Amino acid sequence: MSQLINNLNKNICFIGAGNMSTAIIAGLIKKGFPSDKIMASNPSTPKLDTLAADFRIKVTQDNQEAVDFANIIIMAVKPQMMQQVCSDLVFSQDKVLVSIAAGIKVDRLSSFSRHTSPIIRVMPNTPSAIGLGMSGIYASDDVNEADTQMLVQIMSSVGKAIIVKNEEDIDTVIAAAGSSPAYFFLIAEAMQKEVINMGMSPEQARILIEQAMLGSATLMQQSPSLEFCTLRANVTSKGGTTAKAVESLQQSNINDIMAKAMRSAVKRAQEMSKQF
Ligand SMILES: NC(=O)C1=CN([C@@H]2O[C@H](COP(=O)(O)OP(=O)(O)OC[C@H]3O[C@@H](n4cnc5c(N)ncnc54)[C@H](O)[C@@H]3O)[C@@H](O)[C@H]2O)C=CC1
Ligand SMILES: O=C(O)[C@@H]1CCC=N1
Repeated sequence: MSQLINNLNKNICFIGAGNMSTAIIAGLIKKGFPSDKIMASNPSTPKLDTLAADFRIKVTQDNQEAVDFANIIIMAVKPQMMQQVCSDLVFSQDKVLVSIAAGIKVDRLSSFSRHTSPIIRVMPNTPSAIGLGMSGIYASDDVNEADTQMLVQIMSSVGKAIIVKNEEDIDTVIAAAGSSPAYFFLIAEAMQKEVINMGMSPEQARILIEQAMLGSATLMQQSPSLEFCTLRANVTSKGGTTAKAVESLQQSNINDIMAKAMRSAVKRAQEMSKQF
């Protein structure tokens, strides 16, 4: 994959140099994507200075300069900014417009600018920064297969990528993978607090939780034939400690808690599609 991404021979720009752009840029550079084929634009300079210093990419405060430089334009501003930012830009049919914004559908995106390009929606997540991202990709009808596969290739170079056939599925990708690193960090925070309450240091708490999460995630990945419930059962000795902890979580309706959280994320994406 790394060889493929090196040979892509396309310029990529990021409009908006925030958290998610930085994560994808970091991941691309780590995979050997040429830094002189990436440009980021942002209204203020501090983030651009950091990106230029850390990754040697091209930077600009002029969004149109970035669009003109690139074959692939990644729109990475906040959803509420998208309309204003897009309407100021001139795109062209030979470029591919990629939006990573939550909650803004292709139809809306194409209405934001008079000069449009084929549009692909990508829903990535921040672990892309370390090559462990997860992205969902939705290509609108006017995108050709080669461009869709190019996006799969780009996002696969910073993690894993799946294509979704229905645009609504992008909201499910948000609930399951775009937003979910925050759920895991929240669980880690809660556990760290309790380890400290139990008398251990924050550093010891961190390593205990971090390594247990990493080990569990790796075990899931390396045991494709085992269902998650089997992996859980393998930890849970009859009459033992895990059984009590799991029972407590189930009594607190962990399934309902997670379902409610994920449905709240989807609901917010649906609201945003009307709001912005
Ligand atoms: N952070 C995450 O985990 C994920 C974010 N996203 C999407 O990525 C997009 C960006 O999110 P973040 O990176 O988290 O936000 P952010 O706030 O970190 O980055 C947005 C950047 O856009 C810049 N900006 C503001 N006005 C601009 C303009 N007129 N022209 C160019 N740049 C401008 C801001 O200065 C900022 O650096 C959002 O649409 C979000 O829905 C998608 C998946 C995951
Ligand atoms: O919170 C958000 O709206 C974005 C989309 C997925 C992760 N961050």
